[in-house]
Amino acid sequence: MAAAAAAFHQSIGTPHSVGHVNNSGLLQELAKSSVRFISKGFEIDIGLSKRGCYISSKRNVSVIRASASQASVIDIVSSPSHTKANDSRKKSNEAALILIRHGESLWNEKNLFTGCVDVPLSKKGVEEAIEAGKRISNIPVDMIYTSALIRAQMTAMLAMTQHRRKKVPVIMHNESERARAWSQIFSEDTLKQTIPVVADWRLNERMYGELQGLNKQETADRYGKEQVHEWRRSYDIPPPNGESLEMCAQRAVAYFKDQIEPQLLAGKNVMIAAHGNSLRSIIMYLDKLTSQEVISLELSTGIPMLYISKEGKFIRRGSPAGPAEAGVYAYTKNLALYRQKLDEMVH
Ligand SMILES: O=C(O)[C@@H](CO)OP(=O)(O)O
Repeated sequence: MAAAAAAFHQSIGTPHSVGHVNNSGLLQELAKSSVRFISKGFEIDIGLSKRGCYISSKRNVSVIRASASQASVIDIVSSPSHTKANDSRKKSNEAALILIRHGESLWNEKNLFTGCVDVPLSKKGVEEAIEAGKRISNIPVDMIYTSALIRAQMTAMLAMTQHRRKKVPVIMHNESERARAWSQIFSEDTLKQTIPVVADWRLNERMYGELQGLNKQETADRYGKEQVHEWRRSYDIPPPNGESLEMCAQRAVAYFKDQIEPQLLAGKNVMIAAHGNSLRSIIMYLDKLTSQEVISLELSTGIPMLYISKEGKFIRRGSPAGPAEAGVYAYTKNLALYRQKLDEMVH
């Protein structure tokens, strides 16, 4: 059990001491196995003190990321038994990357500039998110990243209700020591059935400044179509007191490189649920688009896009059309094997 807790925190790269928590039967159990784990500069102590059970860890973030679990596509479906397929995958460290722009929000529906205003999905957006989930229901997901905004989080959660593997997405709370300690899981079996969800503001929609809440059509009538198009689609011209796409890309791509890419390189399959402009920024990086090319890139709400990450390269695989589509599973041997395992589980 202790190993599972350690592995989970290791796999999501959560930091440092998680502090003291109160005794309980489970924690007493945990304390019996009081032990120190040391792995490649990563050290975890689990034990019992006067104040209760504790788990503390010291580590170097980059070391943890480098040593993050190498669970293969096949491991995710079945027990950690070794198969030829997962061995070959470990060597290649191939991973799936799914990008989803959130479903329609209540302000998309009203044609209002939204930016960082935290608006939920519309009914249509809920349906789009469920539909997106069906399209990716046979693709492995080990980690989910979303923005800090509810429309992206709703999309990720609704999409995962459709996944055939039926793992439970759980939002990580690392905002304080207490939040981290109070949201720990102490069952190895439950951990295996869990997908960590990391929410971060750096994946937010670009901040639209003084346009937030204004109607897009009325703004075009007032300031002229060209001016509004420039605010909406130029690369480096920000709307009044807001972020340009370039400014949004600086924080979104930095987050991708720093937090998400190491997970992919370690073989983790990742889904990102985010926004039109934070995803355009990330796609610009993945597809090596120029600032001229990215301005004509438009993303539909609720349509998942699949990339394969292999040896530090990103291969765009388009959008899976549906769970029954054969093509997408032929993109890589591992995706085909993952799907085969899911089929075997059901029958
Ligand atoms: O209003 C917004 O936040 C965005 C996305 O909906 O609009 P735009 O299409 O101008 O990028």
